[in-house]
Order: sequence, then structure tokens, then C-alpha cells
Amino acid sequence: MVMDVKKNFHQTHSKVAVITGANAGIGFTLAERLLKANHKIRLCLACRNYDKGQAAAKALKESSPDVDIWVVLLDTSSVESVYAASKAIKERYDHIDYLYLNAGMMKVTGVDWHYFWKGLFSSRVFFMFTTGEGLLKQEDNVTNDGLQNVFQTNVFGHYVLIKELEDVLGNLSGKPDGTSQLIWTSSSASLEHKFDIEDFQHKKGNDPYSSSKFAMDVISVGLNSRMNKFNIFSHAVCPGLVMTNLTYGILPQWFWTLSLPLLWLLRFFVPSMTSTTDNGSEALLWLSQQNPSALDPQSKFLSEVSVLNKPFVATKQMNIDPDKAERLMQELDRLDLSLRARYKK
Ligand SMILES: NC(=O)C1=CN([C@@H]2O[C@H](COP(=O)(O)OP(=O)(O)OC[C@H]3O[C@@H](n4cnc5c(N)ncnc54)[C@H](OP(=O)(O)O)[C@@H]3O)[C@@H](O)[C@H]2O)C=CC1
Ligand SMILES: CC(C)CCC[C@@H](C)[C@H]1CC[C@H]2C3=C(CC[C@]12C)[C@@]1(C)CCC(=O)C[C@@H]1CC3
Repeated sequence: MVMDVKKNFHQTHSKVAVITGANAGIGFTLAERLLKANHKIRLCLACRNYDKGQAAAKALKESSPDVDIWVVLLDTSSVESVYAASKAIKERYDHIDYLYLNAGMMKVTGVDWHYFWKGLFSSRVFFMFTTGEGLLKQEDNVTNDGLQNVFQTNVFGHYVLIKELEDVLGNLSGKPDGTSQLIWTSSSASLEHKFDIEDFQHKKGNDPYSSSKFAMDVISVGLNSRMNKFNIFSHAVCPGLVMTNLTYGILPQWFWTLSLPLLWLLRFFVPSMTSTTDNGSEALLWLSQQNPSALDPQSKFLSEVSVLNKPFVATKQMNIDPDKAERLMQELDRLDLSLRARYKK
């Protein structure tokens, strides 16, 4: 009997990918590339703006008219939106193969050019271009749920989404050989010293973005400890520096366009200068083609690019303490419970 179910699953199952923040930038290009690699894949574009989501679906259907693309409204900065989106997703799919936790934001109010020029002629130049550390003046605000916006948008909204979708992930979906990959769009700006578990929302610091990206890496490791036994695997990716609405929020598009030759030159020393969403999405696509159980749960996968503009995937060891990861997840579980008590009475 079990054999029959397994056989049936292989024969009838088209892969399902859910991508948050899929209407633009890296998420949108990833959707295009997943479709190119497997035209039978079923795509769910989880977007906070329904019109933008529909426009993205329309653009994707232009090159592949027969594909199964569906838009769901999801704002990761609101737990009620996450609950509603998860319910709709579970009504449509009985198993998710790839859950891309990609939506993200940072609010930059200025660039510290003084620090930039000083850094340019110092030994920290490579680190500065890779991580952007110390260069960006950021701000954050509080969401309607009472949480720090960058933390909730980038991290917590996705954590709640995973919890809500648990019963369509891995073998918890009832498919004996069902496997799921959780793929986080992290960043080279993920810096351990910017994260404090006592202040995991980063209420007090001045680099909420780096803190949120490090929290992601920690959670990814923690999820592997908790969920690998259910065939659920989690990995974090760094797309490099990519020209998208996020970078156009830091400096105007014309500036980046003028800087492109410089960014290309920098590739001799800094392979994370991926620049295009095609290059930046390389590791995200690559992960979907791997056997996740063979990947090291402590590895981070980096989209990088050669001087000849050829993208490739590099790996980096994270060395995150699993106990620390479990502690952070327990904090998030507590927060999750308190919000559920508020909204799901
Ligand atoms: N660009 C870069 O250099 C790098 C980017 N990253 C990460 O890549 C990911 C994608 O960003 P990128 O493509 O660059 O930037 P974009 O701004 O182009 O894309 C971000 C996506 O996230 C969505 N989004 C933002 N806030 C929310 C929210 N509250 N709920 C749901 N969706 C939301 C945006 O929706 P909308 O269009 O409605 O704003 C958009 O679809 C982010 O996590 C970012 O941190 C990591 C390293 C480098
Ligand atoms: C002449 C220009 C190339 C100078 C640009 C200086 C800085 C604005 C940038 C240098 C490194 C960049 C960087 C990011 C933003 C812009 C820089 C600070 C990110 C923080 C963007 C978001 C990420 O996730 C990681 C990026 C690391 C590098």
C-alpha cells in the first residue's frame, strides 16, 4: 500500500514553488528561471501588492502561456496577512517542494561617504564592498503588530509562514517521500556582531538589516536541527550586490548605471558584485536542483560572478551554534504564541 502511494506521488506530482516578494527583483527573475528550468513547475507568487503580483504573473505567462501561476496576497510585516495567505496556499496545494523566503526590505536614509573614502584606501576595502558595513545610515519603524518592521518583514513573517505551512511541508504533508526545501534570501551583510539575542528585533542598534539577515542564517540552521527528520531542509543564500528596487532605494538608478563599469572591474577582487538579477538568483536556482539531504546544514550558498560575467555558486561555512539557534527559535515561538493569542482567539 505504501509503495503504491509513493509511486503515485512520483507519477502525478508537479513540483510546487512558493516565492515571497516574487513581483520584482531577484524573486521575479527566480520565478522566470524556475519556469525555464522546469515548465511543469507550479508557481505561487506571494506578493504584498495584488496588482503588482498579477502584473508579474502576466509577464511570466507571456513567455510560457500554459504554466500554472497563482498570486496570493502576502505581507510579511503583518501576521494576520501571513495567516490568511497560508490558509489560501494550503487550500490550493497539498505539498510544497520549494518555499523561497525572499521578500525583504531595508530603509536607507543616507550613505556615509566619508567612511567610504577612508575605507577605499584601507585594508577593510574588500570587506566594505562585500558587506557594506558602516556605509549605510538606516531607519526602522514599528509595525501594526508592534514589532520592528525590518525584523518582522525579513525574518519573523517568514518564520510564522513556515509554521503555518508545516503540514504541507516534507513528509508532514502525508507524502511518505515528500521533501521540501526552505530557501532564505540572506545576504553578505549578515553580520554576527550586529545581532544580539537579547535584542533580536534590533530595537536598540543602528543596523537592523544586517541583524535581520544574521537572524535568518541562525534560524536556517535551527530549522535543520528541528525539521530534517521530516524531510524539511533549510538553506541560506547570498545573492551578492544586485541592482534592484532595494539598491535603488540606497542610491538613484542613474548612479548605479554609471557605476556599472566600476562594479565590473571590482569583480577581479570581489566576486559578489553580481549586479544583475540573473547572476544574483544563481544560487537560489541551483539549490532547487540539489539533493538537499546531501548539503551541509551549516553551509551558506553564494551567487558569485567571474570577471567574464559567468555566474557560479560558492559555499561558505556559517559555524552557527545549534543551541543558540534553538534559543532564538524559542524566543520566536513565544512571540508567535502571543500574537496568535491576540489575533486567533
Ligand atoms: N539587491 C541586493 O543587492 C541584495 C538583496 N538581498 C535580498 O534579496 C531579497 C530580494 O530583494 P531584491 O530583489 O534585491 O529587492 P526588491 O525590492 O526588488 O524586491 C523585494 C521584494 O520583496 C517584497 N517585499 C518587501 N516588503 C514586503 C512585505 N512586507 N511583504 C511582502 N513582500 C515584501 C517587495 O514587494 P514590493 O514590490 O511590493 O515592494 C519585492 O517584491 C531581499 O530579501 C533582500 O534583502 C540580499 C543581498 C543583496
Ligand atoms: C561607486 C559605488 C560602487 C559605491 C557604492 C558604495 C555603497 C553604497 C555600496 C558598497 C557595498 C554595497 C553593498 C550593499 C549596498 C550598497 C553598498 C553599501 C548591500 C548592503 C545591499 C544589500 C545587501 O544585502 C548586501 C549589500 C552588500 C554590499
